[in-house]
Amino acid sequence: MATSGIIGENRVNDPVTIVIFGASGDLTHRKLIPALYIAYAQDLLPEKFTIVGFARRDYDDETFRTMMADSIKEFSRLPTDDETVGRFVSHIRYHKGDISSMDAYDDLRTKFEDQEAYPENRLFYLSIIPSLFETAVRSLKESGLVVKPGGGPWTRVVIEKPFGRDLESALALNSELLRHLDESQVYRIDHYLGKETVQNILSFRFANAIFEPVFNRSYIDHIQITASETVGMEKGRGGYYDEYGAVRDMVTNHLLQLLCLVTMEAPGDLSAESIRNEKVKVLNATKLDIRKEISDAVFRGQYGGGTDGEGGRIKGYLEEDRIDPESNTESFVAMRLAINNWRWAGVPILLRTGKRMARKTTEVAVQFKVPPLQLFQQVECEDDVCDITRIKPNTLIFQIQPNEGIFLKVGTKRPGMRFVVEDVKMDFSYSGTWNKSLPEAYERLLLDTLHGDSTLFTRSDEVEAEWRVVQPILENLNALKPYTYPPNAWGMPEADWLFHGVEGAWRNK
Ligand SMILES: NC(=O)C1=CN([C@@H]2O[C@H](COP(=O)(O)OP(=O)(O)OC[C@H]3O[C@@H](n4cnc5c(N)ncnc54)[C@H](OP(=O)(O)O)[C@@H]3O)[C@@H](O)[C@H]2O)C=CC1
Ligand SMILES: O=C1O[C@H](COP(=O)(O)O)[C@@H](O)[C@H](O)[C@H]1O
Repeated sequence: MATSGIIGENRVNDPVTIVIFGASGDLTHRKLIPALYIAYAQDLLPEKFTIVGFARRDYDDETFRTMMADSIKEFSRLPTDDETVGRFVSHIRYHKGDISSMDAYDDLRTKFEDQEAYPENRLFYLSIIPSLFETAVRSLKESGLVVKPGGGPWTRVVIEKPFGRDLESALALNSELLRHLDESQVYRIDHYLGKETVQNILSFRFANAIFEPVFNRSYIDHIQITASETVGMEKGRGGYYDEYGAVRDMVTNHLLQLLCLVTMEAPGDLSAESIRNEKVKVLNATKLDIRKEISDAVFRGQYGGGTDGEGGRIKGYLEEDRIDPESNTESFVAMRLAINNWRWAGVPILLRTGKRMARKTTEVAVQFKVPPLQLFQQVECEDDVCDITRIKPNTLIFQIQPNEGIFLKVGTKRPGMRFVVEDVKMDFSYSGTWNKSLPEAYERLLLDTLHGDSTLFTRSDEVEAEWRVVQPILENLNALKPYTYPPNAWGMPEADWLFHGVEGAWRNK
């Protein structure tokens, strides 16, 4: 039984067959296979395991193995050696089939009769477009490839986000999943939860007694959560993205998960259920901070075209491949939320995420209130030009990526005759503390599924609560026409309005 997300580097003991649906796709070759390889190279996979790649393309075992070996060499986070890669890919097979055809499942079941080659514990990883989830799970059940838990060999199913398109479809998807599977068999993956720095939010808050007493409305002015990307529409993604957009692609999963971790109450223990119960409670208390109109609380944007500084042209969102030139889908969104509970009432929570922004960064910035008495003057210097300002508030920054770490901005006396204060950064950075590369999110999450630890996966009621938060946006898209923002910017100035009545502004760094 799973008791803790803190499994670390335990080897998986159960022999297992891992079936990856969508084996010829981008996620499989860039993330899943390299992550499994690293687990293998670190001796964390069981002695007996088989990986089956499932897709429609016409490969045989050998071609597929060669492709996967190439992917490992290209995308592995650690150096590879040919011998280990060769041994690893010898565990891989290819199964050609269409998810919508029962024959594909029947053929797989026939193969699985050879229990020596295909161990009976089974992990099905659905790395496919969301519209195929229900068909895949229903067919797996009907073909007898998954069985409800009951003490014998286990079956687990991993589902990639997005888990639906809105509240209604998320409810329908959950009910379909739970018609065929037990909740304990479903692993809804949100790769942000596999990031070391995201997990560290919980350790930082609840392993240290000094911060928790000030993590509330009495001391905190507001919280800003940013996930900005410099990329536009990556190759082959336009079709998917234009159908989903930034709210569904990033907010209903990654950003709301970050919000949960930084605002939830301490769980009674570290079991998956205790942590997820606390996340659901805080999500249920979270609402858009609408004063009069929804357009007070949400700003959507699309990047326009521009130049890249080297004479090249950057395409605007509406000019990208497989994007409807009249699309109303957002590539940027900023919103203001309120958490209606005792701890956070009145503390604005500001979220923003987008493509083609000025920098790739993901951070959670917790800004404290300004000191009650302005005893000192603050100095702020840039390029040797200094200004005198009001005392700045402290900010605690969880830097998720890049330059992973935790930083606290504090005012300190500037050396010299005058009694003035300047902001300095007290910092902890992973690279300066531990001289090793951080595990990729998928490495951790895949091992957790094999261990049966669902702590870092999203429960059905959590998913539903996430959709409830954004549902008013999805129902009012016409009132929230996207503004155009320039490429390589921090979004559009209109979104600054979200700071009304707040001591501060978006952190543009
Ligand atoms: N790529 C990424 O970085 C991320 C992806 N995700 C999620 O992961 C999932 C997969 O994404 P990604 O790999 O990018 O998608 P791709 O479009 O690259 O791959 C889709 C895969 O599904 C297979 N497929 C499609 N239809 C069928 C069918 N009827 N029967 C059998 N196989 C089928 C395709 O293979 P074939 O055509 O050979 O059948 C292909 O292998 C999605 O849910 C996405 O949202 C989540 C986070 C990041
Ligand atoms: O899930 C997704 O995440 C990526 C960003 O992930 P990160 O780990 O690089 O921050 C995003 O590009 C993509 O659109 C989305 O589907």
